[in-house]
Amino acid sequence: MSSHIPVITIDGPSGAGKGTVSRLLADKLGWHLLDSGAIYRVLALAAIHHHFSPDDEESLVVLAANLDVKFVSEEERALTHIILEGEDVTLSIRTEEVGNMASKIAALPRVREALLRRQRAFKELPGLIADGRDMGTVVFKDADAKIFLTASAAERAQRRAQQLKQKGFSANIEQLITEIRERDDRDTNRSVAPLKAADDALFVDSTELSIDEVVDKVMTFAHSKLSQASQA
Ligand SMILES: Nc1ncnc2c1ncn2[C@@H]1O[C@H](COP(=O)(O)OP(=O)(O)OP(=O)(O)O)[C@@H](O)[C@H]1O
Ligand SMILES: Nc1ccn([C@@H]2O[C@H](COP(=O)(O)O)[C@@H](O)[C@H]2O)c(=O)n1
Repeated sequence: MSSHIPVITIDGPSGAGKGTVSRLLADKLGWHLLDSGAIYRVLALAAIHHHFSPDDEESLVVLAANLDVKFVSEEERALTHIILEGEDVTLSIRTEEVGNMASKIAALPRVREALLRRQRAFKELPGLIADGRDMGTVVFKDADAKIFLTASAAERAQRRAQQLKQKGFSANIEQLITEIRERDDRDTNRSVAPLKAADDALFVDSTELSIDEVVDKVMTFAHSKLSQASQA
């Protein structure tokens, strides 16, 4: 008999807090975590290393299918190291350059197709928290609880600026807002797996909410969905 593996999906635009909230939920529940954006970012970094154009779908599909990437958990610091072709790229995939390249190649249908199996392989007992753009609409359509987490572009830019400052980088708010809007536009208007809320998702606008308030809302919703599923 195969056991049901519960899945909670958190989709939303860049900087909405998906990664932060997903990690806190995964820690609370003791579940696995899929940061699907990291997979697109690793592919983007590999494409940059290989000097591929973001339009070269043929080469990118081959690269995606053979991507030599490992996710290695470091329990003590609640950190997942991302290793591409033997090199630790945990920090280098987080630049705006890599994020923008990721968003361009993520619009290619055959590239997305080539990454599907790799993402679904994260679904393991005791459960999975999956964060991205199409977790609840495409990759885990039958997830037990789906959340769409968003915030205003201005608030997301402020959060990014804060993050950059903490890392010792300077940040220009106007430029960050422009980049966030461009990425939202590309992610929302692409023909395949566009960024949108699943019909059965809980919509959470975190513009005026603290991280703890978002986690509480998501946890309450997920518990009620999981208990409904167990009674069905
Ligand atoms: N509700 C919140 N209030 C204030 N700051 C927040 C909130 N949620 C997240 N943050 C902060 O905003 C920043 C961006 O959050 P996070 O990286 O989790 O976003 P994300 O949606 O995963 O973005 P991306 O899709 O680009 O990876 C982090 O520094 C995080 O601490
Ligand atoms: N399920 C997903 C996840 C990500 N993308 C694309 O990757 C870009 C980077 O993602 P981050 O979450 O790390 O910012 C993002 O802008 C998307 O274009 C995706 O398409 N599907």
